[in-house]
Amino acid sequence: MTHKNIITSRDVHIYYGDFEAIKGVDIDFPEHEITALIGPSGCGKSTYLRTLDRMNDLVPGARTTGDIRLNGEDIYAANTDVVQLRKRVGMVFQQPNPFPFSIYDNVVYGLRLAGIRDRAMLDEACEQSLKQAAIWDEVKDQLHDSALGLSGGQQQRVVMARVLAVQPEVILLDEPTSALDPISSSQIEDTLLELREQYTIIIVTHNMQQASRISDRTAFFLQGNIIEVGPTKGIFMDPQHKETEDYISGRFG
Ligand SMILES: Nc1ncnc2c1ncn2[C@@H]1O[C@H](COP(=O)(O)OP(=O)(O)OP(=O)(O)O)[C@@H](O)[C@H]1O
Repeated sequence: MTHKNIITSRDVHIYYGDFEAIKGVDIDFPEHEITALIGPSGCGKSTYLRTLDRMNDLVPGARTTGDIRLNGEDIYAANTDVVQLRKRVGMVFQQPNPFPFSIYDNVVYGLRLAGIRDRAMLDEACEQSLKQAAIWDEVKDQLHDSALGLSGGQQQRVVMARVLAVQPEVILLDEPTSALDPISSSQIEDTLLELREQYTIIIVTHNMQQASRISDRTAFFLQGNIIEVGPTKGIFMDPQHKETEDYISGRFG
């Protein structure tokens, strides 16, 4: 089944001062699919990912040109509400970054920021989000303990619950398992596969097996350009460019 594109990007260039880190990228992201962004260190994957929720706005000297649309709306338009955008497009980073609060307060953080005070609503959202992030059973009896007391893998799933609680449309993940052990990584991968039913997921990963296990589509970045993008099976089994083949077969990177 072909899904409609939820994010489109055309001729995107991203600069840090005079340095052009992304050099004219065109890529679309279909709804309810997992897209993996792969490529060697420094090729611009994280830089590109961070334009999709305008996190690069926070980097001094960073500048983006081109056209990026979320459900047809230009996210760089002058009247874009960036706080609202970051609710619609949530981000999970490499290092689990729970706030130094209880598990409960972490998960409902975005809802409280949005002014929701109704305890029953917050309780329900907390339970539902932790269930979606596949960690409810592990933490349901310690919701009021500090999230910092959890393992790295559990913290990462609490962070995912925090992102899910505000009901985003798209979830961006920047190497979300690279700081985790193999079991925790595989739990996160299983969770992402479940979440794909409801969300669109874009994940930066250095792990080729991870990209091939979980993604529907893969984009190969090299030196600020996309060399190849398409169904993951095709990219891994029958790459059309020598650079892609060299990278996925471990010849560089
Ligand atoms: N804040 C910044 N200021 C200046 N240059 C930056 C900044 N962040 C990234 N860069 C440069 O932009 C280029 C792309 O970096 P980016 O982190 O996006 O690559 P990446 O593919 O995600 O790398 P990695 O896989 O190592 O995380 C690199 O040359 C990097 O040095």
